[in-house]
Amino acid sequence: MDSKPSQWFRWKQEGDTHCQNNKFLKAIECYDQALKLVKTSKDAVSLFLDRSSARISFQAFDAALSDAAAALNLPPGNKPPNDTNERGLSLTARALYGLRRFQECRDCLTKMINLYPGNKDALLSRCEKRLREEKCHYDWASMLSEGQSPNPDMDRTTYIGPIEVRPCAIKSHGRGLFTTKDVEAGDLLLCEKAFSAAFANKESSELEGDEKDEEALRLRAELATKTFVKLIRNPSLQSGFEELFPGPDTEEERDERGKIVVDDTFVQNRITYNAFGFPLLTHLSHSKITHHPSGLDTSADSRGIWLRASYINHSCYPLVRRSFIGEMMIFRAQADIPKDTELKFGYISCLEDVKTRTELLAKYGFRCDCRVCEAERGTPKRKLEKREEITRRIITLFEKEEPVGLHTYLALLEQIGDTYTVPPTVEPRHAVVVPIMNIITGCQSVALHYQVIQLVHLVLQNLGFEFSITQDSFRVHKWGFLIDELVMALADFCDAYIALDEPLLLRDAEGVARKCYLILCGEDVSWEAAYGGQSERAKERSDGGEDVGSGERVEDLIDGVGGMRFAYGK
Ligand SMILES: C[S@@+](CC[C@H](N)C(=O)[O-])C[C@H]1O[C@@H](n2cnc3c(N)ncnc32)[C@H](O)[C@@H]1O
Repeated sequence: MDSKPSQWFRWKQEGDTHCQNNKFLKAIECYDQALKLVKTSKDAVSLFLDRSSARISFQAFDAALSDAAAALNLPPGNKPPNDTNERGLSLTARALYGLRRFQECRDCLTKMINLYPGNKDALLSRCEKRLREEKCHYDWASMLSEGQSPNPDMDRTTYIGPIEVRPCAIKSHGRGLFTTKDVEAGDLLLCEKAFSAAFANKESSELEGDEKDEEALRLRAELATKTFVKLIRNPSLQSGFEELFPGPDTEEERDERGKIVVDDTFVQNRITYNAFGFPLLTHLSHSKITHHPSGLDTSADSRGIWLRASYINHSCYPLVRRSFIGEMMIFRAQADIPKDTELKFGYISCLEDVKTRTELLAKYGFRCDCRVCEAERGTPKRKLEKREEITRRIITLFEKEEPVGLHTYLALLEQIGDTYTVPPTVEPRHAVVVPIMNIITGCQSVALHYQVIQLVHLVLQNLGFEFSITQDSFRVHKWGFLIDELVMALADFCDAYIALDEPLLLRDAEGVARKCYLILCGEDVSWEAAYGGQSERAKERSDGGEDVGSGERVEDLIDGVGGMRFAYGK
């Protein structure tokens, strides 16, 4: 009798060894060979399952699913019948999980656990969590800690809120995202896991000269490679990716059946028009923007592709704010938005001037025609020059050693306001808001609480907010343009109410500040860490410092501006 192992079994053993060494592609090739030689259906079942397992580790979930199905469907040469094969069901569930088909995954696991009650598969609890996330139940705190690791392929899934893709009213805008019901400022509209992402190794502020370009190139190449590999390994995911905007007048190669060929050009076309740069944690970027003296966001620019978020078009007056926790992109409403409204957000920084914005948007192949661009383009040159000149005068005052009267600043701010041709509800008046932020710091440092409150009103008005304030309530009726620095100004607003012992106004002001933070950062579980201590500091300051009320001081002098919050000449 021949005692040598049969040929197919040698291939299987070699495949198993490769699996143990994490060489999954080699393992799959060995199992391919073994399957060509195998004689009995019992051995074929076991080989299909081995190959399915290797394919799951190789992230080729479509093929892993087919292998598990093949094993489960083979005529029973063993007991129990194959379609109840425990390992086959477990691998099917894993492949479905990899394809993010969580409902089917749960059904499969439930079947397996009913058949094999001793099997306490931990995947079921993960699957239940993903199904809850699909219904908008996220554990934000644990997501934040998961998002902190430098390369977070997060075990999370997408929630799609009351939004859908529709053709835009203006044909050249293509498709866009629209609300399917009325939503309120702060509502979660989308929390999407990246289709693929490439993570920056270092913060861009740590890179010098050529290093920045090299890192940008590396990220682009890595994103393209990861996307390509994912598509090749999982053809069932191709259609969702293929539907993304391919760029204007793009012709792509098709095979004899008319299907687009998945090659480098196909992937690059989609990436060019649909990939976004992102920071790992928006709440950290927020804290850098508000506390960094240059006012610049120094966060790293990782890059990724999100299939649903990619349908959103651009506006320089966004209705939606986008934030990130690791690779999860979060869209929250920045205003109360009626049903059937097209949602837009800023592809680029909306704080740049219209010339810079137009240049930056040109690479997406369109010229923005939003109300802010139209208003800025329609502003006469002499008004823009006047705006710049007054801004320079204010900066000179900020740099003066001796104190400056608040009324001097207010008069100059009014003059800047006069250079705008439309109300702030149409075009936010950033040139007015920027200096006020610095003046608020100055007022706060000399305990001018009423003045802080009035300056925050001015900020809100110039950002286009509509609000009412009475003795015991502060209400926002219409949300304006949100900037990170506004949260800080609102925190100062709260401090002023603490100092003036106005608990009702404080409660409302805190509510608005926290909602702004939620919209900008995507979550508010990090609010306490970011701003929680502020109130105690304010209390200490007001207990220890002089308390100057309105009209108690003839000249509201500000000793410098106590450190600038907003950078000029970005
Ligand atoms: C990420 S895609 C957005 C979805 C795209 N509209 C579609 O039909 O798939 C980006 C492309 O949308 C178009 N787009 C986005 N915002 C636009 C705007 N404000 N005006 C005109 N076209 C815009 C441009 O062609 C841009 O390259």
